[in-house]
Amino acid sequence: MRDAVRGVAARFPTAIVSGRCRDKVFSFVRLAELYYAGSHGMDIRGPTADANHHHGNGKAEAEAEAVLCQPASEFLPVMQEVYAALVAKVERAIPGAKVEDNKFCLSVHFRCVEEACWAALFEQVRAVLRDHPGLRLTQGRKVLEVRPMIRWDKGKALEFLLHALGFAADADRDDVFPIYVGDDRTDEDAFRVLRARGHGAGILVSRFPKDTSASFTLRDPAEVKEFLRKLVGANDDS
Ligand SMILES: O=P(O)(O)OC[C@H]1O[C@H](O[C@H]2O[C@H](CO)[C@@H](O)[C@H](O)[C@H]2O)[C@H](O)[C@@H](O)[C@@H]1O
Repeated sequence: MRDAVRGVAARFPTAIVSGRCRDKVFSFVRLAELYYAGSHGMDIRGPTADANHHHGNGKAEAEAEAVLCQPASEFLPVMQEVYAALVAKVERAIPGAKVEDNKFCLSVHFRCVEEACWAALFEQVRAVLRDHPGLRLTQGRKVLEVRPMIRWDKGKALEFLLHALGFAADADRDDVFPIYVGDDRTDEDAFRVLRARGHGAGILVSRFPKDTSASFTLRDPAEVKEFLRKLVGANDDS
């Protein structure tokens, strides 16, 4: 998959948009030429040259220069405080619970928690959040997510990236065709952006029929890889 993504990025501006924190996503993908939007799009970074060879600047400066958008930066101290509280009151108290620090959002995983304890876990998380009215709770697949209460999601991140790249909807050009591939409920915000734009394609990755705003589906990562390879091949032939 990494080679397929690298091939696409060599021809088209390419971004990875994820709920996980940006550094973690980068450690999985390790392609400096990509855009990365971590924390559900609340932490966007552009491509970087090899930070170790950055002219005159250190790695930290190169990294800071590459950051394009952090709309929830003021929430960082509160997210760290809530992370510590969730580890103490949920992860350490409920067997199987796992709290993941995704920088501008937090994930409370309950996949490995006995179903009989789910209600107690939800209540503990809600109790922690009662002291923090600036945060909201959403639910994913066997995971609760704590997020800043700002109007920002993967769809906003997609709009930001399109604008930053000069591909905004009002730009008078017909040589741009945004494609967004995703398998998570939170990817629906980005699919909706492409639908509203009336141009581009949202692609849901799922083996099963689902209610979605995507225009197409692929069944699994193997089909995504094949699609990315064909995308590059089609471009080579033109
Ligand atoms: O935005 P994505 O890149 O699709 O990330 C969504 C969430 O991915 C991770 O959770 C998922 O994988 C877990 C196993 O590693 C699984 O237990 C969970 O049900 C999945 O949703 C990640 O841990 C979350 O922080 C992301 O929000």
